[in-house]
Amino acid sequence: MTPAPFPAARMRRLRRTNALREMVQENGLSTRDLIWPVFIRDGEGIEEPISSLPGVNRLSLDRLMPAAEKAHRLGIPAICLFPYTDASLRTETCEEAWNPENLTNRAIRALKAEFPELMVMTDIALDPYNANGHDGFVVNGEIVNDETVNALVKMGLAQAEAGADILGPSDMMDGRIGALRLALEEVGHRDVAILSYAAKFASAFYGPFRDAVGASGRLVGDKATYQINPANASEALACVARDLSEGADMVMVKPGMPYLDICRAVKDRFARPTFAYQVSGEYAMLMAAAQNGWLDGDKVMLESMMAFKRAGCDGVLTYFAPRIAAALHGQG
Ligand SMILES: NCc1[nH]cc(CCC(=O)O)c1CC(=O)O
Repeated sequence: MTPAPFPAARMRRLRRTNALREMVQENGLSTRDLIWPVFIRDGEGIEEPISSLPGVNRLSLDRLMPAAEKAHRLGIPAICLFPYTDASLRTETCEEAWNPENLTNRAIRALKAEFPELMVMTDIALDPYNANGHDGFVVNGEIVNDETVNALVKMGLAQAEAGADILGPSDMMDGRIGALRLALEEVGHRDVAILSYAAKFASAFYGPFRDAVGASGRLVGDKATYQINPANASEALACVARDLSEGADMVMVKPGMPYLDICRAVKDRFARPTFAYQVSGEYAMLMAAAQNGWLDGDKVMLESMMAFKRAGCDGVLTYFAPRIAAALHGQG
């Protein structure tokens, strides 16, 4: 549909007042769109800043609880846990990943006991527990697929057992969604949802996250043999199709802002719940510019969220979640 020629059509007529602009606004933003990723660590009374993620702290479990309560009260429906693991718990065999008493599993239980309505999401990958920082086992320099999938299933089952509502496999091994779904059915966890990191690219935007979980400097090589080449869109769509066919309930595109074309394509093609992860490097980029006075932090934060909505996303994992929720409640 082409608009009438000028002056019959004047696009500015509907931009004249705020009320008119709101009447014709195509997309909206709500706290319901947010998933808050949180870094947790052992100890007590700890809120440890992460220098490459200004405003984000690693929280001990006693500090996680009030933070989660506040997020919940602001209307954020879900929180996603990422553990910072001490060097002593990182091994080549990664047993800590499926220890029922590991930090993540203790956090899940504590959160579900206090705030049953707050959805708890987890990350499934071996990198927080791996001595070499990879998401899978490394054997003779190779990241081995099938052995890793077996370990990831154990890890996911332990999280489901602890009460996780949503499992988030972020490892990009082949066959992990099907294996996890089957195992969950077998043990009776029929209603645990899987939000697959389906279109996850081998991105340099994950840098600050690796600082946050203590993986920087540890990673030998890169993740290019399992994460998607940033040049490829068709391959990302094939990964999404595959994960949905194996039993993923929701899918994610990651990173977010540089990959909005993928978000749109995924939503159009599959019409399933589609999430984007505005990753650590995206957050760091906006925060750094805002701290320098080069950008208006609140405005670019909200504009970036609207861009995700416009691209078809049903929700966004973002470190800005509590700040966005506060802004939407007029407390920004
Ligand atoms: N499997 C680990 C994982 N889960 C989420 C992120 C990145 C999140 C971010 O950068 O905010 C990563 C890092 C990676 O793949 O190296």
